[in-house]
This record gives sequence, C-alpha cells and structure tokens, in this order.
Amino acid sequence: MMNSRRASADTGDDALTDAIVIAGLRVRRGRTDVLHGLDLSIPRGQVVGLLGPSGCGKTTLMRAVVGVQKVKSGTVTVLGEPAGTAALRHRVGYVTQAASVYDDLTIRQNLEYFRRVLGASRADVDRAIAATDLDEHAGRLVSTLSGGQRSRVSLAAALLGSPDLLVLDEPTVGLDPVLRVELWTLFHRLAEAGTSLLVSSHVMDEASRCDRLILMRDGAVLADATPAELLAETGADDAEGAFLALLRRHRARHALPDAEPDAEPEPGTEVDAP
Ligand SMILES: Nc1ncnc2c1ncn2[C@@H]1O[C@H](COP(=O)(O)OP(=O)(O)OP(=O)(O)O)[C@@H](O)[C@H]1O
Repeated sequence: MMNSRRASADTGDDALTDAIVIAGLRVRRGRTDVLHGLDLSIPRGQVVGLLGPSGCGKTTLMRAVVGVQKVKSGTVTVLGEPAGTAALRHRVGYVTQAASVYDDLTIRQNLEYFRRVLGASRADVDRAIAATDLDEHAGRLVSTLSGGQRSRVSLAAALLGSPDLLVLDEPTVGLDPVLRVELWTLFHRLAEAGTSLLVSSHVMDEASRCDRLILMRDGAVLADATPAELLAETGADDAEGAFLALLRRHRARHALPDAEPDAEPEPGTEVDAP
C-alpha cells in the first residue's frame, strides 16, 4: 500500500495525535469477507476522503469507526478510545447515506429534538443551522425540502454538540455541483475550527477537495496520501489516473489479470469495478 504516513503510524503516539487508528481490522458481513486486515491512521483536524468503487467497503469501515459494526478481529481507536465506547457518544457525529431526519417536522423542530436527545445546548441549534446555511428554511417541513437541503439537515443534526470527529457517508451523492462545492467548503471550515472529518465518496473528482485521501479497493487500502503525493507517486494527472495506476500495480503485485479495456472514467462518474 502507498502510505506516506507509515513512519508516524509505527510510533506509539498515534492514539493521541490521530483521530482514528485502525490495526488489523477484519470484518465479515454475511458470507463476505469485506475488510481484510486494514491498518490505517487518520490525522486530526483534516478533511480525509475515503474513496473507492461501490462495494469496496467504505461504509463498512465507517460503521467500524463509529462502533456499530461487528468486527472479526483488529482494533479501531477513535480519539484515543476504543470505537463505540460511551465516552465517544457525544464526540463523534455520523451521517449515513439514508436521510436520518423526520419528514413531518420542520428543520428547527428536528434539530430541537436531536439537541434534547444529545443534551446539547439551545444555542447549538442556531449554530448548526447557520453552519449548514439553512437559516432561511429553518421553519420549513423537511418533506418540502430538496435532496440537497435534506442532506444538510442530516449534517446539521450531526453538528449538534460540536463533535470532534464527523464521519460522513457519501454526503454529496445526488447533489448538484454548486451544492457539492458548498458542502466541501463547509467541511474545510469545520476542519479549520479543529474538527476531524472522514468523508466517503465514489466520485473521484472529489478527491482533489480532500486534505488527504484513502483509496480503497476490494476491502483493502491501495493508498493513503495527500492528493499531491498521490499524483507525484503515480505520475498521473488526476485522481482517476492515480487510482488506475495503483490498481495496475496492485494487480501486478498480486498476479491478478489486468482489466480490459482500461478505460479512464469520466470525471464525476462512478469508478465501476472492472
Ligand atoms: N448487511 C450486509 N450483509 C451482507 N453483506 C453486506 C451487507 N452490507 C454490505 N455488504 C457487503 O459488504 C461489501 C461492502 O459494502 P459497503 O456498503 O461497505 O461498500 P461501499 O464501498 O460503502 O459501497 P457504496 O459506495 O455502494 O456505498 C459489499 O460486498 C456488500 O455487498
């Protein structure tokens, strides 16, 4: 695996300096071995992208990070604590692919409800609404919102209580390019304020928006590097090219047949499993 942080991953201080440290993580779902002994460390205060084709294990990895995934072996340490422990309940925000807000409540009513469940402050609701640019819609029923607005309500709910780590599963899926840019800008604003973000996507042109990238394939990590390091290391012009170059390298190393034809995916399209 290409990993420009391996030296730091070998030090014993990772649990303190990194938001997430994963060692030897194996997960089996149903009859499928989904993650095959993953080692990974994810720094604090950055927007880290988790990219790879549909079905490669991104959601499974995120579920392990938030502590809702049964694991076969290995450890997942989040903010210095074992994933899923009670101490992390208010420190980790998770937005799943499915909308997690109530259609028959307004934005503000939804956030008030979640605020009370979390025991967060009243001021948090206004802060979360402002952070997601939902001020002018706050009194509207969620059922009347567009897909992008609805995604932002889920994100606003995850921001309640000011979590130290946000785990966002494909938050930009189905959004138009303008909304996608707005959301990525918001992610970076949150990171600048000290939040760590792990954001999954299977749209490769979102790679350049991340501070750091984890490229996954078939339950394994192909690369863990900055976008610039990835391009320099592979000689590719963009993330798609880098992904394909790493894939060829991975196949050669594991003596797997090359894909035919080795077509470059269009920017903004899914990278289909060859
Ligand atoms: N509940 C389940 N039971 C059995 N297998 C599952 C279950 N959920 C997912 N899988 C399998 O685990 C593998 C990884 O799925 P996962 O959802 O983690 O991938 P992903 O990279 O997040 O995909 P996508 O980008 O489409 O969301 C796939 O082979 C999938 O079929």
